Amino acid sequence: MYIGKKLLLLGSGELGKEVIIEAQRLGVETVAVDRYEHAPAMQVAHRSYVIDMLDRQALRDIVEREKPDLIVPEIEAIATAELVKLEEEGYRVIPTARAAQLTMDREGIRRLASETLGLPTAGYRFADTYEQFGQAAREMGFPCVVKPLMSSSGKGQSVCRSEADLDRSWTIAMEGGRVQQARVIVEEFISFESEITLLTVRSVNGTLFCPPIGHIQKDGDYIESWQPHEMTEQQIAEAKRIAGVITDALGGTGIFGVELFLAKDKVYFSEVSPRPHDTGLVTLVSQNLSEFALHARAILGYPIPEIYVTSPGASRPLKAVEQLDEYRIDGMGEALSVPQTQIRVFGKPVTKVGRRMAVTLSTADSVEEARVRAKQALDHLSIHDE
Ligand SMILES: Nc1ncnc2c1ncn2[C@@H]1O[C@H](COP(=O)(O)OP(=O)(O)OP(=O)(O)O)[C@@H](O)[C@H]1O
Ligand SMILES: NCC(=O)N[C@@H]1O[C@H](COP(=O)([O-])[O-])[C@@H](O)[C@H]1O
Ligand SMILES: [Mg+2]
Repeated sequence: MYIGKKLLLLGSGELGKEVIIEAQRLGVETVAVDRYEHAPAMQVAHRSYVIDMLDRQALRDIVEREKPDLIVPEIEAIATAELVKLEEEGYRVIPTARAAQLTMDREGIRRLASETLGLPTAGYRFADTYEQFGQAAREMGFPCVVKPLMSSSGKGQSVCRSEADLDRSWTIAMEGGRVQQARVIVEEFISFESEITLLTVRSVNGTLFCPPIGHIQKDGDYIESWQPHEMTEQQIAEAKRIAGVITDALGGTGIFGVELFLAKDKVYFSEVSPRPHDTGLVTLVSQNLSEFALHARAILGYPIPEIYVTSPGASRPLKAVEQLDEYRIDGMGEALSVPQTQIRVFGKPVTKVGRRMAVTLSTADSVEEARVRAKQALDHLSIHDE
């Protein structure tokens, strides 16, 4: 039997599914873990487990049973303190256990970026109680952005526009956080002109940057992305500088999604995922190696000779509007009749309001045209009760 490396994926959503496929293409044995059955990556992995990944003992049990060569976090909500211990015991965590721990918590990564590394960020305050929150919001000024310390895809996030919004923002944050904790971050609102993800890969042959991905977010979650995004030489240089500094500080190997706001004459660091980024789904059609192929190569220690855009591209996620236990996606034929367009259906077992269920991916001679195509394809798709 062929004996290759074994990869344990913690979190098995749409991003992990593509990582598993790329790892298997390079001969890797794959094990997928998530909190629910039939998660997207489980559908393509060799084996899978369902556990509460915030449960330290449950996480340790799986690791000790499987003894993986690589532990690859795919989401933020993991018992990262246990990952730190496992790393000390000799297991390899991607990119590093410390990176997983720092980015699980907005406070960890923000303090590292701003206070330790001196990177430009929005102003911020932390608050543990409603009273502290009111004070923090007044100090930041209105509007400000309120987020639970541990959440992703915009969950629990809101823009607080005035004193009258304080109650509402606090309630949203308390209900949207991942763990029972009242602490929030209150950020200065940045009126950026555009925002990007700078995919950055740390590999055996050094740090490489992908061409910038532009995106639009609604309610803290992405609704459109495209590549390449037009930037000035100066902006690109500053974006690479920031991405280089933050990824060097986090260390290890693999891909990072460095989120940046582009304002008139300033580039702000927002946050970083030490793993593939949702807005980077577009690279499935727009790059010579997708962000998932890059991640697999980098973490396995294989070289990445070059990264380039093969064609301008765009992506549009299909999000569910209601909760359904059984569903079907209509309009696939019409969507696939749009030129240079592909679809990835993730295969999540059930829908929830706002849950990302599939993505349209289009290419064209220009970013503008690719964006039109991805939108046309998305408009054909709809989710229905089965
Ligand atoms: N300080 C800010 N000023 C202006 N807009 C902001 C600010 N912070 C966040 N946003 C907007 O909200 C979006 C989501 O914010 P953020 O990335 O912090 O949330 P998230 O829950 O971590 O999302 P994800 O996990 O999907 O990256 C940003 O991409 C941006 O559009
Ligand atoms: N912004 C982070 C992100 O896009 N993460 C991706 O979404 C999945 C969770 O989806 P779900 O909430 O629908 O289960 C995660 O597993 C990951 O693939
Ligand atoms: Mg983000």
